Amino acid sequence: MQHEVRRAAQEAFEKGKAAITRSADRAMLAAAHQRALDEARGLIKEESKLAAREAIARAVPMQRQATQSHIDELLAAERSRLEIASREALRMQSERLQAEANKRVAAVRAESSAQAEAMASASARAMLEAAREDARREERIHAVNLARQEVREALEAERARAAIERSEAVKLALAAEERRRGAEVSKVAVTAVLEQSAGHARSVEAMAAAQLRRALDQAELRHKLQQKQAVHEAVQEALERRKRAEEQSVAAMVAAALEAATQRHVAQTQAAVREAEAKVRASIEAAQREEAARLREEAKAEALALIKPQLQRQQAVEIAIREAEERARDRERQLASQVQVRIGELAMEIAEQPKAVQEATRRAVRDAEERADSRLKMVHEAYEKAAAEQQVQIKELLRESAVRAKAQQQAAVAQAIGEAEAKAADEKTSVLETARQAVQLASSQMAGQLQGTPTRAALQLPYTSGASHRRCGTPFAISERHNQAYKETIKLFEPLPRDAPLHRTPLISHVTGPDGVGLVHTTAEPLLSAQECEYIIGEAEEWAARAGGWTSKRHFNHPTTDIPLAELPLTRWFLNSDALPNRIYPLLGHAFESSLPNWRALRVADAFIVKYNASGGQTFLSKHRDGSVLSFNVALNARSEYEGGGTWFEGLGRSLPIERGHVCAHAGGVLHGGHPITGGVRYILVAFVILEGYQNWAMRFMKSVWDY
Ligand SMILES: O=C(O)CCC(=O)C(=O)O
Ligand SMILES: [Fe+2]
Repeated sequence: MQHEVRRAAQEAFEKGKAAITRSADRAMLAAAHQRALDEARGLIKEESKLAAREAIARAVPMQRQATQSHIDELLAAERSRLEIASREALRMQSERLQAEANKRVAAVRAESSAQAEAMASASARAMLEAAREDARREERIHAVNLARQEVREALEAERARAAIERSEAVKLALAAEERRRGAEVSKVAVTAVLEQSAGHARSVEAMAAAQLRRALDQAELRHKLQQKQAVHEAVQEALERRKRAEEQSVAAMVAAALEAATQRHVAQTQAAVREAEAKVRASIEAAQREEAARLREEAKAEALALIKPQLQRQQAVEIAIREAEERARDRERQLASQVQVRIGELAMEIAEQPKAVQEATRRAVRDAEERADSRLKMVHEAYEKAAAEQQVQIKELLRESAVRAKAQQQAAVAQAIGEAEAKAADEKTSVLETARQAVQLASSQMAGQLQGTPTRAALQLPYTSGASHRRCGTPFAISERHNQAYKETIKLFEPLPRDAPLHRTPLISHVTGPDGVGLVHTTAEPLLSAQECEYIIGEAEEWAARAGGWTSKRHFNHPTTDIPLAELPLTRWFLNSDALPNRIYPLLGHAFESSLPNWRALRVADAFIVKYNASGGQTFLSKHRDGSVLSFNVALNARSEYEGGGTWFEGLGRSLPIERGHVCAHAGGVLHGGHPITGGVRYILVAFVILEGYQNWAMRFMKSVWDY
């Protein structure tokens, strides 16, 4: 009997042990689960990183290209529309003005010639009438005087002759009287003589009257001729005067019409330019807004696409966990019911045993059950805790990867937008400027055409300075031998030791010159620390405060607001003792390795700190070539401290903004400029570098890069 009880107890222990072993199985299951989760977590991390990187790599160029082409299209369309509109407007304006001027000239001419004729004929008629009247009066007076004179003379003569005749007749009468006595005839003779003399006097008077008539007729004829002559002259003179007056008034009216037309045209073209400017600005801003919205949407979609597989994976893991939990609970339930069945069996067996044995057996079973339960509970708790921790970790991982992906996405989008904006700003400035110049040119040409003297407009665009270059009298004054100004400044900078080592600094090349050689480079990592940059700005500003401001007249062709390094001993010491030999010359040597015959002959010939200030001061430096073999500039303050800026390159068609401590190095002969800043202050250190002892090579190098 006792033996049986011991066996039953033994069995109960065995079952307890088996239950414990099953609990250990569960722990193994949990461990396997943990491993599966670790793997899943590793996979998620790797895959999400990879997917994020790939998505960004795919998205960024596509976005850039799309932005670029969209903006290009917009600008090209706007530019051609503007050109066509401006050409058409000018053509129509010029035709209209020409037609108007012609019409007015014709009208003025017609009007004034009609007026002139009417006035001339009226005044001629009046003059003719007056002249006729004068002449008639004078003629009459003259004729009368003449007739009077003639009559007087005739009468005098006649009187004299009559007196003579009378005295002769008296003499004759006396003689006849003497003879009367003899003859009556003598009396008759006297009477006849007297009658004869009276008849003679009458005929003389008639002759005088006829003479007077003739004289009057002749006077009338002469007068008529004179009158005709006078009228002709008066008409000629009046016409002449009228013509002169008419010409003067036509010229004055044409000049006034031209002046008004030119003013109207200038006002119209200015308004057109303003309108075009506003339109271009609005369309670019709209394009930028659209682009930014589109990029944000794409970034959101990209981030969602990135997170989606991770969410799916998380769901799969959660389902796996739930299934494993379900299986574990099934096993527990099975186990519990088996234990219950066995307990029932045992209870039935025990009921048939003596009391003490029953009690011992029950205790043993209870103990075994309790131990199994507590082990089960511990395992269960540990399992629950691990599962909860894993959930938290998975969530954290997912959140981190989503945040990282989003940040990368945002950075890529911000960069794309920044580049698009900078490009658009460049394009906008040049499109507007070109439009403005074209309109000015056209209007000045039109004014010239209207005045009959063609004008040649010599216009200066902001980025057109021809072959000029900084501080050098000739385009090839690029060595200490050619540029007198370098003779002193070069002494401030020490040459490199002949055995200086060359480090290869990571670089980004931007413009490719002859034989595929890079002509413009920027650093991939900062070359100067933020603190070094701060010291340089500090020394420059201190000097400016002492000297009463920055200098702005040191460079002849393209002056910058700057301070030469001759004035800044600490910065000079820093450059000579560390920055130049250890960082900058090796950088230049590496960047232009395939072009330079001997990089250790590089030497700074002049350097200065330049300040651009958007609120009062210089904001940009126009297009130019430096009188150097190579030039570099170091950004001394953070990009967040100004808007715009960067060095602009013709060969690139845009500016290259760089962050504080970074360097932009380029061949001195490429066409470049300081891109305008629209806000804040920009400080840079600029240096012109030559290759000592290689003057002829330097000239050839300058020529070879001239067109890039
Ligand atoms: O402002 C810049 O980035 C260019 C400066 C420059 O070209 C010069 O000072 O010669
Ligand atoms: Fe320059």
